[in-house]
Amino acid sequence: MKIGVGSDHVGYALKLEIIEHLKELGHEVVDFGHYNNQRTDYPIYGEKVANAVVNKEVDCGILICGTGVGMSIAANKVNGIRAVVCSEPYSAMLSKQHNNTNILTLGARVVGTELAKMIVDSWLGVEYEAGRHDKRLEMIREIETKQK
Ligand SMILES: O=C(CO)[C@H](O)[C@H](O)COP(=O)(O)O
Repeated sequence: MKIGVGSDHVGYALKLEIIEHLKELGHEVVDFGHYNNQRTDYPIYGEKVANAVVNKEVDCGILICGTGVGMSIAANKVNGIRAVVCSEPYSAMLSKQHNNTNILTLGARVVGTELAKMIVDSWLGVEYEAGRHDKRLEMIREIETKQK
């Protein structure tokens, strides 16, 4: 898969570990920044990766800030994005199977490197199940179309 990644200053170090892990698994990685640990603002990278996902420049995205919360809020503002913040693998897995999430966000102040890798593996390791979930995703798309 081609995976877009992004972080702010807090998520930078964990992002490097996750990039290495993704490459070891054979994925292609596009890093949308931040490229150092100088203080910056997470919405910049949340928007960049979210746009890359909806424009199909990448297959999916992984975003890392301090808690993963800000990144998920920012990414979810882009129509077509279903971003989930996870701190354990079960929700990551179900978020793909039931909600077809296209961005995973992680909190570098919440999870350690090994747990983060497990969460990533759970998320990437399953497919959307479709079926009864399609109707619900269509309802979410309808909410988006009602927004100005
Ligand atoms: O987790 C985050 C957003 O959800 C940010 O990483 C966090 O708010 C950055 O904080 P600071 O500027 O104090 O390092």
